[in-house]
Amino acid sequence: MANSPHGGVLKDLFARDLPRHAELSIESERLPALVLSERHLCDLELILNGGFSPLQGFMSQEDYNGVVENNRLVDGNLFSMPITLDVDETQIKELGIKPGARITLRDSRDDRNLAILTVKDLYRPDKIREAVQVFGSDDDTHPGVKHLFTVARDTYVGGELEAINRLEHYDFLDLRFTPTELRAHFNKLGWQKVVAFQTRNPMHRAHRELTVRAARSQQANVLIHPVVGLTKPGDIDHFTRVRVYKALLARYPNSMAALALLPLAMRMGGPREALWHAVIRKNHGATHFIVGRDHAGPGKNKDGKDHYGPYEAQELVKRYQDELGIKMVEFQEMIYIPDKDEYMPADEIPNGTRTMNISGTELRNRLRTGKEIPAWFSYPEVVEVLREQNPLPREKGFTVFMTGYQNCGKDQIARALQTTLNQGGGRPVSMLVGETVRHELSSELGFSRQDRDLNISRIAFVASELTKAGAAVIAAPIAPFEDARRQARQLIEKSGPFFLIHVATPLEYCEKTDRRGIYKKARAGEIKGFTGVDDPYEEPSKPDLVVDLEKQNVRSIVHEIILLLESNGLLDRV
Ligand SMILES: Nc1ncnc2c1ncn2[C@@H]1O[C@H](COP(=O)(O)OS(=O)(=O)O)[C@@H](OP(=O)(O)O)[C@H]1O
Repeated sequence: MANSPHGGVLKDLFARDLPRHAELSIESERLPALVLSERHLCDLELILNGGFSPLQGFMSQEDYNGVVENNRLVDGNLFSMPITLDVDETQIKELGIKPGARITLRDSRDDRNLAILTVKDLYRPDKIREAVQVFGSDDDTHPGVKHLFTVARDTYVGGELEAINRLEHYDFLDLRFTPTELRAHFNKLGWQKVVAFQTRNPMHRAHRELTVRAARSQQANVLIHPVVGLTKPGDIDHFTRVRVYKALLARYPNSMAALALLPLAMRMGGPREALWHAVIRKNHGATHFIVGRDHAGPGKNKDGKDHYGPYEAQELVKRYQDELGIKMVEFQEMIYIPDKDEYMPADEIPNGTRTMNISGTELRNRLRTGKEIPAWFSYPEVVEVLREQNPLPREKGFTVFMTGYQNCGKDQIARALQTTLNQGGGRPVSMLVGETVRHELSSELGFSRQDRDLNISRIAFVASELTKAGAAVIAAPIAPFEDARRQARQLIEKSGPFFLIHVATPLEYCEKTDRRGIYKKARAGEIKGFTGVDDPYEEPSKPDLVVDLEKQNVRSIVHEIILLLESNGLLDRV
């Protein structure tokens, strides 16, 4: 049997309002609509499906005050995180948000109407009080505090919701369980006791050992319940993590564990967040909840110290344990004991025992460099997923961006480099040379400063997308302006390595060897604003390589570029 929901009744608003779906849908079309951001959408989904039971809407001022001050709703139920809908003055005015008004809540991603809010009240929160009470300080190095101070608008709207449509998801649908669905799933499996494990990180052997120990200690099954809504900025994306969890699931004894995804927007609120997480898992039918070291910790504060003590979350949950209705299973950090080839909680390890660990930073380094990740730390299939997500330099795309006068040789170098890279294989090679780009991408543009800048920014956009997709990109426009080249570098470097090659063949040489007579036309005034004739060329201040076709031949220049790419690990062979 699944655990009783928080407050006694699961507030599955979708089920409740289904009989009125047609009527609510029609009404939602004619009401003013508030378009919701990603954070609000996460909250909305869990209000509507009962994950936040006993909430049936966004918190009114009374509930908000109770939660902020005492972790309690007006009806006396425990609740530790304010669930609020923040709006600004323009929205209030334009949508007519006032007590009694009905407002449609709309999905920003696809314009679908999701729910109708009946406004109960509008109130201005004291954000400093909220930060201090909920997150423990007003230090905005804390992501929850930062969101409150810089993103959340100044007025909160409280009110109950009626559900219309589920949020559309397109990923891992088979693993997205609402509380109602998960409860039915547990019942189907015949699970009596379920210990839920919250995570926002990839799981390795230590996590598997911890959850199996928890299951053993409580004679329970395990629910791996990772957050796939919003987690800490900089976390590994949920696509990769879910592939990791799926790989790990097969490492549990048969039918011991299940995996379900939670569309929660975390606040990284440590102790308060742990209490909230426990309530959410109770609503999803779990009977037990694991709270480990530094649960939902936001990292370091402005003084370089952790925002919360490592076991503060456990202490807060313990304080409310009797009335919480879901049992906390406490764990200390799991440490590897090489001499026994097993993991043990830190507090159970006898003094003097030899231990081993790989920190998060060390793991990231090993993924970056391809260094071995030992089997005692993780499973090969998990490592494989992470390696796919962290390609080695030789598997990544890059851009070689050449700049120089017309006829400086950059097109010839580009073609020779293309051939050389094609011969080596390993990745597709894409060419963005001046003439083709001007024809295919920028045919309406001329040669004013503005048009040239736009041309370079288009090249940068395409190069960045191709680099992201793993191609070797060779771009070779004149690109006479430093600023445009700097912006191109900035954009492309988000996708992969970028090399600026200054093809510094002197203008006189470019002109002298111009068989097509283009410079002659420019000198004669037939082409206006020609680079080097009557338009400037700004020399790159920080090129990665300078070459010159007057002094070198194409072959030796290509060789220099190849050496540059090689020294960055981009051409390593397996
Ligand atoms: N006013 C002016 N200034 C410079 N270049 C001119 C101009 N008008 C036309 N062309 C021909 O356009 C080609 C260079 O375009 P780019 O896209 O490389 O220029 S830029 O980077 O946007 O400045 C290059 O073409 P190709 O000679 O076929 O390479 C130039 O000859």
